[in-house]
Amino acid sequence: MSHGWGYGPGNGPDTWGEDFPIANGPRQSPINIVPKDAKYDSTLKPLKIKYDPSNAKGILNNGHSFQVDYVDDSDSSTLTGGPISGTYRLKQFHFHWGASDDRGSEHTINGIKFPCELHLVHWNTKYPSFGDAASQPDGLAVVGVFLKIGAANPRLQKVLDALDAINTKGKQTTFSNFDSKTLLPGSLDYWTYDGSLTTPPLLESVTWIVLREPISVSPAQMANSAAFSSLEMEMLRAAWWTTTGPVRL
Ligand SMILES: NS(=O)(=O)c1ccc2c(c1)[C@H]1CCC[C@H]1[C@@H](c1ccc(O)cc1Cl)N2
Ligand SMILES: [Zn+2]
Repeated sequence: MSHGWGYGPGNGPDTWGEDFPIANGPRQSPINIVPKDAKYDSTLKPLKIKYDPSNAKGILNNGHSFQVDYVDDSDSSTLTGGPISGTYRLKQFHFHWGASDDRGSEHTINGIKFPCELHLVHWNTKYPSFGDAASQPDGLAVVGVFLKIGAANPRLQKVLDALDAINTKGKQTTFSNFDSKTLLPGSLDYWTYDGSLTTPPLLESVTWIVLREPISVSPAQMANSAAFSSLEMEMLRAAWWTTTGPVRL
């Protein structure tokens, strides 16, 4: 049986190094951010984010999360400025969340986890494709946005409403005309460091740009969006299955 990585007892982050030795590499993500220890760098520029809503293509349940994929065959949805040089194209965005509101984010601030973390993944157009860029030290740039529990966030609702149609692993549906810029907070102040993909293949090709200001999500939005919980069940089921064989929960 193929030992798929996941978040369960037998295939979680502590075991990833068996199949992905880079897990013990020098620039692995996520990290704990300690704001008082961060060094101000006056050479850093403001982030410049230009997204074209018509580039949104579809939404997929990949078994570990769900992702919204973008058309990336032109420079119409790009990230420039900030710590990066050149032009990076938006490839997809996805979320990380947990089974309860006290955990879920991958990065932490002063050791505190947020209930959810949004990742907007971009690739450096100096390389011919995402796949090529993903294996280069300056190949990817991921903007991380924390979600905190608070008022309902109407800008998330279109994404959450789409989850009901993709509540099992491998399901996808069209997802068009979505301006992912609306998911960003008012301030684009950020911390940045050179890191990696936070899940296998854990490639050390990511310039991380973690926004200081979180966006809000309400408990109802976290609880009611069926796929969040069923995707959580799917993840648990997938993790359980890879260690014990098929089981009906
Ligand atoms: N939490 S994160 O943003 O650090 C993160 C972690 C792992 C992966 C991704 C994003 C996404 C980014 C686009 C491809 C996809 C994937 C991947 C990476 C490289 C590949 O060569 C193939 C695939 Cl499918 N895995
Ligand atoms: Zn991610």
